[in-house]
Amino acid sequence: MNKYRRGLALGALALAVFILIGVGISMRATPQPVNLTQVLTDIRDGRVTEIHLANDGQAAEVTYTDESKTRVALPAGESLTTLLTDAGIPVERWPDIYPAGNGAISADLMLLLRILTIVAVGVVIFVLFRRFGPSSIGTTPTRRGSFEPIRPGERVITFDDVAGAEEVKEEVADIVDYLRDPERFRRLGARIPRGVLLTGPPGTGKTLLTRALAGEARASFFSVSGSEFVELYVGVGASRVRELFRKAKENAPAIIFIDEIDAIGRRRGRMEQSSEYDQTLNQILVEMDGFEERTTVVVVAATNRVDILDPALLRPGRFDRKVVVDLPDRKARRAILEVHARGKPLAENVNLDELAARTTGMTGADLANVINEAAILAARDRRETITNQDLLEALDRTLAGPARNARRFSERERRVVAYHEAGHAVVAHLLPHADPVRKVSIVSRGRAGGYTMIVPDEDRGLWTRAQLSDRLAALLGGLAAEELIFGDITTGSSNDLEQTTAIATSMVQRYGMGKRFGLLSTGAGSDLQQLSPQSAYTAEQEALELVQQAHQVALDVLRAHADDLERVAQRLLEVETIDGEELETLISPPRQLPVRRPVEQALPTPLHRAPIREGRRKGSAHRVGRAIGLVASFTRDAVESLRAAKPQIDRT
Ligand SMILES: Nc1ncnc2c1ncn2[C@@H]1O[C@H](COP(=O)(O)OP(=O)(O)OP(=O)(O)O)[C@@H](O)[C@H]1O
Ligand SMILES: [Zn+2]
Repeated sequence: MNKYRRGLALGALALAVFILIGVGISMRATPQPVNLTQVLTDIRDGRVTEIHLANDGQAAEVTYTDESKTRVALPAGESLTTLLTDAGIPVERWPDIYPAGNGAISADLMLLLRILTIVAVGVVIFVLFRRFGPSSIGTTPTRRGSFEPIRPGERVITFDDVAGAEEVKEEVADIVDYLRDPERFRRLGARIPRGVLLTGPPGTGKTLLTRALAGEARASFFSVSGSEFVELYVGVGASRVRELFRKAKENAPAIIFIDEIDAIGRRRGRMEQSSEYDQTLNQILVEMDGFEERTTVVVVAATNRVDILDPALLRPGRFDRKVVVDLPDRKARRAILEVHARGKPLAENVNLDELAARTTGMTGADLANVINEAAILAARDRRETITNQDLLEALDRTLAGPARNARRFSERERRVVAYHEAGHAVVAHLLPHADPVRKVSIVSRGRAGGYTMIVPDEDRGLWTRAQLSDRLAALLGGLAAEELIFGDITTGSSNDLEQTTAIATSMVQRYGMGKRFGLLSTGAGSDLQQLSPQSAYTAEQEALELVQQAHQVALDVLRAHADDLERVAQRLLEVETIDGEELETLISPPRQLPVRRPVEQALPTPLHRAPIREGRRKGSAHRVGRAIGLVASFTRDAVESLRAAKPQIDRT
């Protein structure tokens, strides 16, 4: 394989040289004689004493009777003798003219040369493209797709270079330990993840983090991008994957980084997908499955579309460790700004705190860009330091830039999102059967405006009616808070409503938790597929009642705890992310709620209840939630839909 490649490279080089010569010759042949006619006339009129053909055969040197000399280029492909003969000049009289065909190049030869040149250029472009083009990884290190490990002397990136991602670093710390000292883990029979899946919006530092992981573990780093495989010929993807893994094993300990794995790791068997992706993906899975106990190679893959990944990738022994790399909150942004300001001369008046506060929703890449733009501005004005004004102007530019994907929150939108999320958090925190809140954030994660992370204490297979009711109320806490604080609701609750509808419908139609619908079960897997119009109406009414009751509960809780709602929302506006522990200190103990929940009083027979399986619930947030091991509720599209002219809520 290598020899073959080297041969190709040599061939390409030879062709390139050949082309240069070819181009050179044809270029020299083309200049049109300005005064050839004049010279020929001069020769015929006897004003010329000597004619020499230049060595390359492309020009004639003429000496006049007054001993002055001139040089005249000949038309391409024409020989001097022919020219002279055509002009009626006896060639024999000029012995210094080389016979035609010896120095000059014939027209036929020129044509051949041209064709060869064109062919050669084509071949070289093709070869170069295959070697260095986007869909290729060569043995020569290229910036992105390189199979070369980091060389000694190159600056090693460590966790110090990754700012504000403490949780993420913690989650991969054991991998660092393992790669450094695998024996320790082996002695205890510990199985370390082979594959880590990093998910998160673009520019949040997934690549950087993996490089740092390799740096910390003193492991070789190999990187490849899923999109590189997309244009390959059948079979090439798989063989490149084999080569990649072989090299990594040779250089173990090693980290293989597969960026944009969604490009090859989509759910298989779709129409639009060629089998090449399948083969590439299969090969990756085969390689990972084939890791031996002693292999110290860890594969890290990155994607921002975990929802479209082939489930086969996520199976145990493959990418079974999932790490979410989120947008940075204010504190993290401050830290990232500091990392990128390192070694840059900042003026006294620079206020990174302020800059961090103004950059909600920006990624690490955006922030790095802001600092860089500011440095450029300062350099352009020939100043020695970067001032605060530079930074603010750079911020405006970055925000206006077309490449930006992070969205800019208006102050009002931030407030809406803050109260909305605080509403979820307060209700979930206070209701006795709701699961504990682990984290509340107004930093958008992917498409969401903010999120409240609610994680069950134990993995739950069974849910009681009380738990589901409280969950409904917690889901409606966001919308209820908007009503109470702003007197109106936004489209930011659409996903919450999707989830509440799914839960309420299941409660009635599958879990026997409705009064009038009773203990019948409908839908997939049930004999009762088709509902009579009356039953359908009843089911819908009952689901609606459950939702309305939950809505009332949410409103009641928030009214009784308006001060807590306020405190949490204000804190969110300030720091953007609050963890469960801090939430505990912000919310006072549950007060007596004015309303008892009617749902609980109306329990039917509590004896036999169908098992409730968490895995059955629908909704994309749930799929994501399940995939990353938590139940998260998203304020999906909050801002986008706020801006959209046509609101989409029509259910409540
Ligand atoms: N946490 C961070 N600390 C410091 N710099 C960061 C951080 N996150 C991102 N950056 C900066 O942004 C740049 C781009 O990040 P990186 O390419 O790692 O993001 P990514 O998540 O891999 O994006 P993509 O999905 O587009 O590949 C980094 O090189 C770094 O300069
Ligand atoms: Zn919400």
